[in-house]
Amino acid sequence: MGVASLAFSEADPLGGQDLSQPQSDVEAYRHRCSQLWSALQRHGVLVLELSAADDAALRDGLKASRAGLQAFYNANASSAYNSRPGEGYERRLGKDLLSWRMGSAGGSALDTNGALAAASERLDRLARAVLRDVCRGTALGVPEPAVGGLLEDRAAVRLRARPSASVLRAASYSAAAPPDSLAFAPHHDRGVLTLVASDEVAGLQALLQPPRRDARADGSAAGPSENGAGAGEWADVPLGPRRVAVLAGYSLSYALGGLLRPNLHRVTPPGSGAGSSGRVSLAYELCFRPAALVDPAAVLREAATRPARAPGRALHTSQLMELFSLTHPRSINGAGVTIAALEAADTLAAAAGAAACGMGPKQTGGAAGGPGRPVSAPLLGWRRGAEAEGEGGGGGKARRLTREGGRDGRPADVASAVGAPNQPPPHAQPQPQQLQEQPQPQQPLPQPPGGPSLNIIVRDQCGADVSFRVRPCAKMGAVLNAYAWKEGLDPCLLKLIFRGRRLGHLSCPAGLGLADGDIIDAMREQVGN
Ligand SMILES: O=C(O)CCC(=O)C(=O)O
Ligand SMILES: [Fe+2]
Repeated sequence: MGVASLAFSEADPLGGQDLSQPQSDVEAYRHRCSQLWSALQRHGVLVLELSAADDAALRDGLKASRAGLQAFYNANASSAYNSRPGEGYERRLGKDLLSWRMGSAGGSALDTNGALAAASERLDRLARAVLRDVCRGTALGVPEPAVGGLLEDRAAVRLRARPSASVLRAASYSAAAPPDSLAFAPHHDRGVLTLVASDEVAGLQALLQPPRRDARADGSAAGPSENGAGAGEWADVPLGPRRVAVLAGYSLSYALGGLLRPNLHRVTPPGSGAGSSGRVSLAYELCFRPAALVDPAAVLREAATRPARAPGRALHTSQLMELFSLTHPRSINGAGVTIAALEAADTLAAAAGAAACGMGPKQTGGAAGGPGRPVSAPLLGWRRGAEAEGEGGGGGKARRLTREGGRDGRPADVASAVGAPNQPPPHAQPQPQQLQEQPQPQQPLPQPPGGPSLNIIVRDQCGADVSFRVRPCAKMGAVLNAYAWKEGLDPCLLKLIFRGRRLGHLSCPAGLGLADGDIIDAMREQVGN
């Protein structure tokens, strides 16, 4: 089964004051909402078939962006990069990428005919409507405000003329790209949902995911049984007139405790055949507002489905974005992260890394540093010696890690990524907004099950080794992420091989029969943009 496509309308059948609506219509609508959720949950991607009216502004936006971007690119042709990657404008061989935010100071100069604003507006409405319907389906059963309430207030963005957290990316891919390259390397989007429109049918591809094992709140199996056909394969996401792709992003996945996996996607270059005018796409990434507190436990309180693992801790959007950058060092959406920057952010990453990697977090000794101070803990499982156990104070100081993993040459402990979320300093006077949105003190979450940990060695193609200490139930995806982070590599471009077999992200040492001291090979994927 490939990528699902569903007819979709932005209109809200429950939004009006007309209470005379037949109950059967409401039931039919809820059923459509559940279908939407199931389709999105299956692979983190689906295609919406729009009505002509819903489609119009997008097509205008695409047309105008083609012309407007060309003028902009010509004017900026002398500088390869005139902005940070993912923000502003970036040019590389065969690809021009412009990121545009509603309300940003320089935005209006770029958007002389208002086409980018109109397309943003339209895609923002659509994305919010998709989120609304996803929540309304009985299959998920999350109250709409639990997620929708974390978004920016649309009117406020306009009134305050502050750049929106959500971003529109207009990409123009030309046939100049080398034929064996990718126009966009595989990546996850950091936001809630990304909507992509293009006049070209081909280009966008999504990685199909293996089946899930979540449970209904009443204990029964969630969703129809799936056979996992196609999992691990790249599937075309057909676009073109009246179609919009919906891609699940990292923020939504986190907020829903992993019930939904973020979609890994990529873009193939446009054909270089005669008459090819390249490909232009509009991708709108709907994001939580910066000060929102994303608390998966609160979001899932009334959910009809329970994630297989304990959800992550409450994090502010900014922390969540930092975590995304830590675990996706070379995302298209942000600049690469240096090791020093990673180390400076140790408390945060340790607190949430376990959740991001799909592992239940464990509480460390809260005594380190005294009340009100953040507890220092391992970064995505990189062992930091005594600090990791809460024995020492001094959290948050940048320190280089050794090649062997731990600060003192000890192996990294991937399965014990732990810690508390950042707390405000005790003397800080909370502002009214902060009072509402600061995380509440947390109860320790249950520890993941597991036996004695074991050392495994990840060896690169030059023979250099990095050791990790892992629990038998640790996910190999977490090992891959930690290794990639340590080596400053993009995890999307790496694979782990053991005895000639590629290791799946969800596999674990126990399932693979790994023994203490086993060596796993890290190889690079042959992709690039
Ligand atoms: O151009 C496309 O089809 C997708 C672009 C994309 O993935 C993004 O901007 O995040
Ligand atoms: Fe993307």
